[in-house]
Amino acid sequence: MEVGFLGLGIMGKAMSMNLLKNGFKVTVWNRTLSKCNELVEFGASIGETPAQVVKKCRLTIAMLSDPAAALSVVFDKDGVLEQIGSGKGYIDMSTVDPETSSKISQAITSTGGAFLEAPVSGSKQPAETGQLVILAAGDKGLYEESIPAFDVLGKKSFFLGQVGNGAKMKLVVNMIMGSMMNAFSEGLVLSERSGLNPHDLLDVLDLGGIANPMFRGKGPAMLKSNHSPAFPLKHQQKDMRLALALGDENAVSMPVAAAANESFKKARSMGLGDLDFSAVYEILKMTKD
Ligand SMILES: NC(=O)C1=CN([C@@H]2O[C@H](COP(=O)(O)OP(=O)(O)OC[C@H]3O[C@@H](n4cnc5c(N)ncnc54)[C@H](OP(=O)(O)O)[C@@H]3O)[C@@H](O)[C@H]2O)C=CC1
Ligand SMILES: O=CCCC(=O)O
Repeated sequence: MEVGFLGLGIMGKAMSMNLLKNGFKVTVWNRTLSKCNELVEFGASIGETPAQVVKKCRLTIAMLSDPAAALSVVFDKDGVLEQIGSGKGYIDMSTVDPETSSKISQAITSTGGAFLEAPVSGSKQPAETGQLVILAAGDKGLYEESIPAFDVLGKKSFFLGQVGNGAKMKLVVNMIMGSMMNAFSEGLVLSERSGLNPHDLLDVLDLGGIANPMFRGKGPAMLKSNHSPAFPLKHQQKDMRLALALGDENAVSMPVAAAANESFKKARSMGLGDLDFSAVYEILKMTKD
C-alpha cells in the first residue's frame, strides 16, 4: 500500500520508519526537508510539498506539532487541499483541538476526499515499536481502509464516532497525564526535602495501586535530571491548554489541571519547552520556602 506521511518529528519519523519496515511504500514530506533524508535511506520517496505527496498517494497521514501546523499544511499554498479529492483519504494523527479537526474535515470532505482524525496515546518508544493506541474518529470507510497501517503503528485502534471525538479523548488522556506528572514531581521533591531516598519512593510506588509505566519509565531518569525528549514539554503544555479550553466549553471545573498547566507554562518560560515534559520536575525542585 502506498502511504504519504507529512511531518517527521519525534513521532512522525518513528511511525513512517515503522511503515517502511513493514513493507509499505512511503512518500514523506517535512517542513525542514533535510529530515527526509534518513527515511530515504530506508526506501522512502520524497514529496517536495504536501500537495505533491497527496497527488501521489491514495492515503496521506499527518503528524504535526499543533493546530497551527495542522491547518497550515492543509490550507496554505502547496497544501493538502490542492490535491485532495474523491478517492483520496487524509488522516491527521496530530494532537489538536476538536475545532481544528472539524475545520480540516469540512475542507477535505467538501472536495470529495475522506477525513479521519487519529491522534495517538503512547510516545517515542511505542511509536518505534508499533505499540501506539489509536483514537480515530470521522469517516468509517477510511478507518476500515486504514486498519492495515494502524495495525503496524499501534497495538489497539478505537473508532470513536464523529470528528472531534478522537481529539477530545486524546486531550482528556493528556490532561490526566500532565496532572499526574506534576503530582509525581512534587512527590519526588517532597521525599528528597523531607529526608527520604527518592529511589525508595520509586520502589514503593511501583509495588502499589498507583504503579504505572510513566512513573516506572521516567522516574530514574528524572532523578538524574535527564529529560531527553520523548514527549516535548511544549506539546504537553499545548495539550493542557487545549484540554482546559474543552473544560471551559463544557463548564467543567479543573483546578488540578489548571495548576499543572501553570507549572508547564513556567517551565516553558524558563526555556525547558524542548525537553521532555518530565522537566517540569526541575521547576518544582527550584521552589524554595
Ligand atoms: N512525542 C510524543 O510522545 C507524542 C506526541 N504527540 C503529538 O504528535 C504531534 C507531533 O509530536 P512530535 O513528533 O513529538 O513533535 P516534534 O516537535 O518532534 O515534531 C513536530 C513536527 O511538526 C512540524 N511542524 C511544526 N510546525 C510546522 C508548520 N508550521 N508547518 C509544517 N510543519 C510544522 C515539524 O517540522 P520541522 O521539522 O520543520 O520543525 C515536525 O515535523 C504533536 O501534536 C504531539 O502533541 C502525540 C503522542 C505522543
Ligand atoms: O501525547 C503524548 C503522549 C505521551 C504518552 O502517552 O506517553
